[in-house]
Amino acid sequence: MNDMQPAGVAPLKVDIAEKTFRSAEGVMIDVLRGLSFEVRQGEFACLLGPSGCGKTTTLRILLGLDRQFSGSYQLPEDGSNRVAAVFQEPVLLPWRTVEQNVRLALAPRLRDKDLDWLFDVLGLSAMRSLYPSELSLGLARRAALARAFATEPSVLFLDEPFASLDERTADRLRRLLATVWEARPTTVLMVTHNLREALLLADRIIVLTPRPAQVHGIFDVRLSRDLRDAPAVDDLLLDFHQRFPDTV
Ligand SMILES: Nc1ncnc2c1ncn2[C@@H]1O[C@H](COP(=O)(O)OP(=O)(O)OP(=O)(O)O)[C@@H](O)[C@H]1O
Repeated sequence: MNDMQPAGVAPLKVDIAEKTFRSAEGVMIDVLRGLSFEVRQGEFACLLGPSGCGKTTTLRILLGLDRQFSGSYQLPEDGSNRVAAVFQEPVLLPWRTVEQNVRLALAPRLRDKDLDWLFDVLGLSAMRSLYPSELSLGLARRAALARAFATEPSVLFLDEPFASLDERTADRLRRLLATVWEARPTTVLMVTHNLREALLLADRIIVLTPRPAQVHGIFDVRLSRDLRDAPAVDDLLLDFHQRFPDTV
């Protein structure tokens, strides 16, 4: 059964009863079972869990890319009903400039929108007329973030957007994401297996069990984002490990 409800109320509601895959050998793999959680409107949530537990599968279901599951979900609704996603691969059109890539994501009536602020905050002002082949991976990820925020989505899904970047670049990008999100808060669900990253960015962390994934527990990060420097994140890590001693 695939019972997707139209969007109607504010929070993102997920209630996936079961998701299985058939392996190449024909064996059924239980990936998600009884996965239920909510993300309040305007909240930044991280989905944290061990490798292979089903995080990307969950995002693919919520994005409507995989309809073979049982259960339901409801996307947040703020009138716009726009969904944006940023994946590990920035997926930019190679024959379009950075600016064209961003504007093409906008509804036709918004194509001439002023994007100076967004490019500026993400440090892309000087790169607007460059083509994707001229960008480093870090810059391409920034362009993908600009494209996602330009659409002013009611929900933004992020799938490990800082994976395979060097730590300095990843950290810079995390802070840019926090800045742009705080200026234009939207409901975010970000998949990561990087606990520090989750503690730096999230309002709450949804901790998943190993496969078949369900919610192991919720960790609320009760510290203002601008106070989350390295020592504060170390303290949060200690708190987290006290609550979830088995999670690395
Ligand atoms: N199309 C598919 N066919 C068969 N098995 C799949 C398919 N897609 C994913 N899987 C399996 O489902 C499980 C969950 O995969 P998923 O990519 O959702 O995990 P993940 O938590 O995002 O992992 P990671 O943190 O390593 O990215 C894995 O065992 C994976 O091998």
